[in-house]
Formats: sequence, structure tokens, C-alpha cells
Amino acid sequence: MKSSTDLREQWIAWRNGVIGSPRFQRFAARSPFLRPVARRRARTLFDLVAGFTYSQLLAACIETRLLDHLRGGPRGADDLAARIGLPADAAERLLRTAEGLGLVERLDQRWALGSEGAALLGNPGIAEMVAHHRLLYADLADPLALLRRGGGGGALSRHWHYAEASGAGDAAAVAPYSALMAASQPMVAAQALAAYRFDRHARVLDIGGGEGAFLSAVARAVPELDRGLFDLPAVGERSRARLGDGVAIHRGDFLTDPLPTGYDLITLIRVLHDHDDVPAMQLLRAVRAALPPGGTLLIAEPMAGTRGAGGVGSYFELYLLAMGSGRPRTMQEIGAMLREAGFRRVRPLRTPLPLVASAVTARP
Ligand SMILES: C[S@@+](CC[C@H](N)C(=O)[O-])C[C@H]1O[C@@H](n2cnc3c(N)ncnc32)[C@H](O)[C@@H]1O
Repeated sequence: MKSSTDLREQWIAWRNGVIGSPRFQRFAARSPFLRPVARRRARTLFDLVAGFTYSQLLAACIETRLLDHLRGGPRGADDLAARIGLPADAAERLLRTAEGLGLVERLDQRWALGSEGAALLGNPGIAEMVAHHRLLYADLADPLALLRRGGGGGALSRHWHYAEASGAGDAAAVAPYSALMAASQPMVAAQALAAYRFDRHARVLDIGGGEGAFLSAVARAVPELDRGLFDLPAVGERSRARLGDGVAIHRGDFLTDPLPTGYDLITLIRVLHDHDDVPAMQLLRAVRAALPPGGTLLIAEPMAGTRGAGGVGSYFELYLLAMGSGRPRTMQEIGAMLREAGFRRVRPLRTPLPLVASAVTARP
């Protein structure tokens, strides 16, 4: 009897033979029943081929602040050209191409914000990420070279000081990544806060908490919670400015220094995936040791293998490869690591937008 793997292999060979056949493609394009599928497939393939042009066009819209200029309502092309600092014909071309991506739309002789443009403006962190992608774009200019050298060694690795450089990093080294993380944090905090009841706890410690944007969001939702933040010294300094004196700031290296105790909830938000398996296990063991009996660890970050997340997993895989440290892990891999670190009750949580972050809790 054939195994399910054999049957799947046969099915894949048959399917690929049909889809790849020019004769079938011609037939599907003419058939009224198959035409919608054929068009959808052609569109998906085109997006795969041309995706880099979309990203670069988006980068131009962000750099010129084109979408910001439409925030208040439609404007004429000449007005926009003057505002974004482009000659009229160049501005017209930028607007036409942005229209194709739903970023702007025509309204008589004027231009208005398109639905994708409005969604983008609603999440300021996205614009920051688009601008930041200049670094990843440079590292991906030769993707095979990046893969062959095992990642790192480029612009993105220099941006994330702790990825490959030695030392904790001074104020200048940590500023760019800390600001970027703070700008993109609200989307992530929304996932964690929707997935987990923070009001079950008395004291929360956010490890790798950056400038404190996550703890600020937690405080708005559960003001009575005592808060502490642990991060590298120069980042801790930045968080003091945002969080004020009401929050305990612990400065140190979580791979070499002891973690503070006395917190019944510890959070790792977009932290674990930054680290290779050995340091990631070291961190989980340290957290396990710092938690009291009955305490909880909450991990929230984008995870590999997330159903319905499309190419998001590939994006994070390449991003972390270019950064030179860490990898996105599946929920199962994180669960296994938690158990190996001595955690017993591992519970995946539902987040509203898993492509932004999935979440899991564990207790000693
Ligand atoms: C990707 S950022 C996430 C920041 C924040 N949790 C967020 O989601 O916005 C990772 C954070 O971990 C901190 N970090 C990295 N390695 C560290 C180490 N060895 N000790 C302490 N903090 C570290 C970085 O400084 C940075 O703030």
C-alpha cells in the first residue's frame, strides 16, 4: 500500500505537470470556467516576479511623504509636485504608479489617498519599517552571497549592534534600532494585550524591553501593574526618558548578568527570535530561574509556519539572516525549547493578527 507521502508526491508531480504545461495554460486562459483561476495565478506569479518594484515605489512615496500630504484631503498634481519636491512630470509618474498599488486614487483633476495608503498612514510603524528596508534591500542585492556566507556581515547587521558586534553598544549604536522598535511596537503590543490578561499579575518585567513602548501600552491597559524593564545599559537610558521614575529600569546583558527577581510576569516581546539557539536557550533558562513558583513567561513575536501568514515567514527568515543572528521559530519549536528550559505548562495563545505576532505563555 502506498504511504500518504507517496500519494502526495504523485499528486504534486501531476499538479505541477498540468500547471506548468503551456498547452494547459492556453486552455485555462480561454476556458470561461478556468479563466478566473488562470488570471489569479498569473497575478500571483507577476507579484512574485515584480514585488521589488512595488517595495521601491513604496519607499519613494514614504521618502517624499507623498501620502502624508494627502492626509488632509485631495490635492492637485502641481500642488503635490511642489510639496514632494519633484518636477511635475516625475510627480505625475509617481502618482500614476502609486495609483496602481492602491496607495492613491484619482478624483477629477486631483489625487486622493487610496485605501492602501490610508491603511499605511494608520500604522506609523509601517512607514518607519519601509524607510528602514533600504538596509535589507542593500543586503539582498546578492541573495546567494548572503545565503552562502550564512548571513550577517552587511548593512542590517551593523544596524542591530548586538547582532554581531562585540560590546553592549553606546548611545549612538543603540539609537537607530531602539527608535525603530518603539515606532513599530504599538501593533505588537495590541496582539499581546488582546491575547493575554495582564491584570492577573502584580509585577511585570519586560526583558529586552527597548525604549519602554510596550510597557507604556501595558500601563494604559492595566495601570495598577508594577513595571520593570531590563535591557542593555544604553537602551535602559533611553527607556528612562519615556517611562519616568515610576518604572524600575534594570541595565545589563541578559546573557551574562543575573536577571532581577520578584516579578510574577516576565515578557519577551520580539526578543527570542533575535538569538541563535544556544543563547536563546540560555535566556529561557535564566528567565525560568528568575520566576517565582506560579509565575508566568509570555513570549510574543512573529513565528515561522503561521497559517495564513503567506510570505511573512519568508520575510522574517531573510531579515534575521541578513541581521546575522537568530531565526523565526515555529510555535512547536518554541514549546520544545521552553520545556527543555524547565517550563511545564506551555500554552499557545490566540492573537488577532498572527502575522504581526503570535504568543505563548509558560509556567515553571
Ligand atoms: C528586537 S528588539 C525588541 C524591543 C522591544 N521588546 C520591542 O518589541 O519593541 C530586542 C531588544 O533586546 C535587547 N537586547 C538584545 N540583546 C540583549 C542582551 N544581551 N541583553 C539585554 N538586552 C538585549 C535590545 O537592546 C533590544 O532592545
